[in-house]
Amino acid sequence: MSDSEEESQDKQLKIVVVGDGASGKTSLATRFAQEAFGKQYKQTIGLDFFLKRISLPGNLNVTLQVWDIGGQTLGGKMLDKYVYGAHGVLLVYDITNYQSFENLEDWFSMVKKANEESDIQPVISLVGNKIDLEHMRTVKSDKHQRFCQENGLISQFVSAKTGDSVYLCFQRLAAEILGVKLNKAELEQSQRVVKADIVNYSQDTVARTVNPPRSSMCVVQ
Ligand SMILES: Nc1nc2c(ncn2[C@@H]2O[C@H](COP(=O)(O)OP(=O)(O)OP(=O)(O)O)[C@@H](O)[C@H]2O)c(=O)[nH]1
Repeated sequence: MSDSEEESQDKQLKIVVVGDGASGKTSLATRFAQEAFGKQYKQTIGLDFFLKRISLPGNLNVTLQVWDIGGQTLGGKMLDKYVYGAHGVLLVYDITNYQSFENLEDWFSMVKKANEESDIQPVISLVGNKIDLEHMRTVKSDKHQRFCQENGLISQFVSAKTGDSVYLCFQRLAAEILGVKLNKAELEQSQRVVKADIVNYSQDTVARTVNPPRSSMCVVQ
């Protein structure tokens, strides 16, 4: 088979990422497409695009066209057009910001309305981001689960910062859109190990001597 024939078999899926400003949409898309993370917040004006090719079971290669939509666009004129015709939608909120979860109702309604006239109805996933900040969580996990059950959404928790479950999040969405089943091994393989930040012990010596940690755990990849 020639290269062009092989390429032409690649499916392209339009994946739209929406949710409140600063919930971590750009970070999620950048972590997925470029394996990078920036701590600095830079507001997305309008939208950004990312392309990434992934593999699904059965030697199926899919190119995901990720549309990262600025959180400030809710209520804007162009939003319907950005979301129209999406195969998949990630509804992102920040687990440490309750308002970002509450506002998902509006984002969800907008997604449904924008696709009323479309031939394809998107598969939608609820994504609780920033799970590296579990100690600051303000949105209980059962609230998240209830929202998923009531609206037939895929449920995912991720950290764009550590990369935890980010690949899986996109892979599960693509698999669901294409009706491909991921087996347990594939699911586990995609669930990336959380990388811990490096602690600068030289500056931390006094605190550690006064109050030494009772236990510690480190994962090496
Ligand atoms: N701790 C932590 N911080 C995160 C995570 N994801 C994003 N952030 C931070 O949250 C801030 C906002 O992230 P963005 O990705 O710019 O948020 P956004 O949803 O794209 O924002 P808009 O462009 O306004 O729509 C940045 O300072 C990120 O570094 C995460 O998983 N954990």
